[in-house]
Amino acid sequence: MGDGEPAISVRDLRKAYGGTPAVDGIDLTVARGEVFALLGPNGAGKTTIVEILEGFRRRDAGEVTVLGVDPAVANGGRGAAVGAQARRWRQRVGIVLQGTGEFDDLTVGEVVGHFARYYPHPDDPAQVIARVGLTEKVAARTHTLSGGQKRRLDVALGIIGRPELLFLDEPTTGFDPEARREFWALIRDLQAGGTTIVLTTHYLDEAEALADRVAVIARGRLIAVDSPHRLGDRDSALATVSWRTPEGSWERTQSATPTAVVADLAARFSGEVPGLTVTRPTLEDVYLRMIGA
Ligand SMILES: Nc1ncnc2c1ncn2[C@@H]1O[C@H](COP(=O)(O)OP(=O)(O)OP(=O)(O)O)[C@@H](O)[C@H]1O
Repeated sequence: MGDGEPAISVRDLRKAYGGTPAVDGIDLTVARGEVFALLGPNGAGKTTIVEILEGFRRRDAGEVTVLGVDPAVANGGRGAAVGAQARRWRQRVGIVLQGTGEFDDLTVGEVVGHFARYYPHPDDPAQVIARVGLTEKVAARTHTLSGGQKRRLDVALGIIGRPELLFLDEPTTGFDPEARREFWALIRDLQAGGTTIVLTTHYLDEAEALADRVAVIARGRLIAVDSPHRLGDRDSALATVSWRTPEGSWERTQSATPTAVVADLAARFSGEVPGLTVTRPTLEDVYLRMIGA
């Protein structure tokens, strides 16, 4: 595929369950090398969209291209040629589903080594295990892992084939704060290596830390797509400046020109302004406003 071709292209995607629309006419484009986050409340349609892109669910209508291939054709076709094409396509796509992580009596090292054999150019299993922070658990049986360690194993299995495109469905659920930061570093690392990443998450700070763009989905429709900084005109929203008065109480004011407010305060206090903060609406604030919470 050409460099200019997007990793994912979706036009008027529709899917209903028993007559009730779950995905109700979605258009999306994900550029190559982009980290793209899907946000939305429970039941919004995110998993349905992602599973259609992964070729696990059939759509009712719309056009979908993933790495230049229609996932429905790649998975649904018959014959040796289609089978080989589907296999090649699948090998270019990495998937981390919500919670698998248990493989009977196999060890972490065995499972990752086993999955590596499915791919033509896998990464080194020991290195992948190290990247997800499981080196100490390489000989542990997977059923003995903690919840967060199982998620790390899921991530290892998603990246062992060195995918061009990686789908991550709520990847850090159950991670402790340190593990989340390590995971974020891993995602940035993969992006720097050219991997396109589609992420669903309920953690707005995670979307903000990782995503080039976020899409907000509600009731099967796309409400907004933008960078986390610009979503909902966040960057031009009023800023709140707060500070402590000499009497010890807190003052706050909202302003479109917070720099002028701070300059004025600095002059008034002739130096350091006690407890000074300048904030704009968080991604969570604009997200909650958008979905009407
Ligand atoms: N197999 C199915 N059969 C019937 N209805 C389904 C099926 N899968 C999903 N739905 C319905 O479709 C809607 C969208 O579900 P989906 O799982 O795509 O949402 P989601 O945004 O991923 O939610 P969550 O954040 O909870 O994972 C929901 O109302 C859900 O109940």
